[in-house]
Amino acid sequence: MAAPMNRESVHEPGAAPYGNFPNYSRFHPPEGRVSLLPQGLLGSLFPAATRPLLGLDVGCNSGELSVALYQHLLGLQDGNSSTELPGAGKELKLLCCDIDPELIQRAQQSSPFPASISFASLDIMDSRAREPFLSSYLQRFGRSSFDIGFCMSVTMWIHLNHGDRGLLEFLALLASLCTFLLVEPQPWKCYRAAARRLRRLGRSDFEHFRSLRIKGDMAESITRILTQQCAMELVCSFGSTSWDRSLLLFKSTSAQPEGSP
Ligand SMILES: C[S@@+](CC[C@H](N)C(=O)[O-])C[C@H]1O[C@@H](n2cnc3c(N)ncnc32)[C@H](O)[C@@H]1O
Repeated sequence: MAAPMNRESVHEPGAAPYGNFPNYSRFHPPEGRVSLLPQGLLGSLFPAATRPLLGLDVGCNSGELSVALYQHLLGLQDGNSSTELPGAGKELKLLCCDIDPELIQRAQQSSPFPASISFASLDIMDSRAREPFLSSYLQRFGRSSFDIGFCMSVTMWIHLNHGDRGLLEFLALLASLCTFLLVEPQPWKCYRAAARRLRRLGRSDFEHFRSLRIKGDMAESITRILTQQCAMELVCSFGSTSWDRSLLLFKSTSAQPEGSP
């Protein structure tokens, strides 16, 4: 599925208008995030649900964090982490998407778990592309929603490129698609740094940067939106990464887990 984007801007060094940095995981290593998540998390969130559980990773970049999450959640240790274990695919399937087709191609080429983790190029904000794509994936499992969604360091890029309305729409979408949702929001200082980076490249500001009214404590704002407008509750905050981002786990207050007996 082709993602509409300006290839020229992406190839300019330093310019990554969607946060589509080619080596993102080198700067923010997956271990800094996954190590905050308790071992056995899936078992405690879904004690009785039918397997496989379905996960959706939005804005997966070149897939390093998706693979690390998969390994961590399934307790795959270093010794067996690079092989596809027959039981693992029955436990969890991950659908990972990103707006940048080149990052997705890299993710596909290097994935150690091709039978369990699918990578696809998709602009999650493009409803015409998104809806048939997500429903056809879910239908393969006879499902209408995901058990768990991951939205890791993505909210700022949606917010900068689609404004307050886009952020609200995005969070409502994730809340409607996922029973649990793990969010790593970027703090406001990252917005300023992203805008500065663009200016240094002599480019005009993000279209929406100056008109954003949702600003300040972004973890608090995102929690407020999800809990007050999107029928979710905050289950847990897993603390902050060394680069000052919190990992927040939400649960839908309306969805009935589909896999439960
Ligand atoms: C900063 S990276 C985070 C990567 C990964 N989630 C992590 O935390 O390591 C943000 C990613 O979101 C993707 N992204 C931004 N807007 C998107 C959209 N509308 N649809 C899908 N992906 C998007 C970017 O291409 C980029 O790879």
